[in-house]
Amino acid sequence: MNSNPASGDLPTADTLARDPADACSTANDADASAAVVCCRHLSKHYGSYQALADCNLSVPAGTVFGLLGPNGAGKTTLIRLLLGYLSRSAGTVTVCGHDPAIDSVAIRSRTAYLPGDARLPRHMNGKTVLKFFAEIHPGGNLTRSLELSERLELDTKRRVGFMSTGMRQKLALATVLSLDCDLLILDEPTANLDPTVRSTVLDLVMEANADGRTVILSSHVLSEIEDTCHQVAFLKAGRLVKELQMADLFQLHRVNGFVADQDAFDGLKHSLPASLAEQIQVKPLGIRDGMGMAVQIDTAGDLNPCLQWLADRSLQRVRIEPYGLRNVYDSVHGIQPKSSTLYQSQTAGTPATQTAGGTE
Ligand SMILES: Nc1ncnc2c1ncn2[C@@H]1O[C@H](COP(=O)(O)OP(=O)(O)OP(=O)(O)O)[C@@H](O)[C@H]1O
Repeated sequence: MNSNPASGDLPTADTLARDPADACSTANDADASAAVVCCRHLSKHYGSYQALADCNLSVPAGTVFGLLGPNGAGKTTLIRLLLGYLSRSAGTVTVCGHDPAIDSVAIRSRTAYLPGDARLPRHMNGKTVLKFFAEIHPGGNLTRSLELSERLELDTKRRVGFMSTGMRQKLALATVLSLDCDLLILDEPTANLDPTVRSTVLDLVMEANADGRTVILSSHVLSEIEDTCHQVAFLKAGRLVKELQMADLFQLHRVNGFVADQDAFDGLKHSLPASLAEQIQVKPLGIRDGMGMAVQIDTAGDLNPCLQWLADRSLQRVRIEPYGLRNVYDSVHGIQPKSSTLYQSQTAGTPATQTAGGTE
């Protein structure tokens, strides 16, 4: 099992997160055969620059699979390798049972791909674009793409050249989401869209998944990944550093509160029963005010026994919230939580001192 590369902050999220190196490791088992995408040691370098290194990834059929990573992490490179738009430098990959280096046409006929920089013919109007793509893709369906345009409130009579950036994105989405396919690959599908349309697009993604399509969704918007995906992979500087099941993420919680002093903190820590030691992590935040010191408690798994333990503790001003994808993302990237924000939301104006090294 891979340890969290960036932080020990998560209680047992590491035990919940699968080691990327395990992906497709048993090519003959049922899970692996159900994978729509399977990469083993997949690598890509551009000249001497390593854009993707030793990527082991399995996307199970029927899932919405999120790809997360900062700019330049390698998400688009990975997607283009899957579709055969780029040739790999090392490793193996299959998509819908085909190797993109051998049969990318078979893959593309079963896949709908929205690139992050979708370019459409500027001289055509919207409807002509929809018709064009409906005719060239084996899963094309003009009626469906016109319906989708309506749901996205797009005027298909307008010429692409006269459309706004968001309108062109809607047109690309209506094209891609209408295709009858096994695998939908969406690279930042909600970029340039207003909040209402974003929400419609996420609904359409979930509808496509409910219709049986596997979806790979690359996005920088953590809430979108959290709301739509079953599983998420974190890419960092060309490496797949973590995978997480959303069902497991939703079992992670963070409790913030205050204890009177260091003795009370020590008492709190020592009162943790062995049965919860794997499930709960207690740490001081290094913040004090006139009434005590701030404590952070991360829990994994069933919250009920944790709450029972907490109920008998002398924790004050308690706040419980879902751990959330933001915290996982920050821990993967070694970003410290903003203690001042935590503190302000807890104490509403009481003066505090924060120390660099922990409790003092
Ligand atoms: N054709 C290319 N030649 C050289 N380097 C490239 C090329 N394409 C991408 N790169 C580099 O590879 C790295 C990964 O790029 P990629 O586009 O895959 O990142 P990304 O995760 O999709 O980023 P973003 O979120 O900004 O879209 C970047 O450092 C990028 O500059």
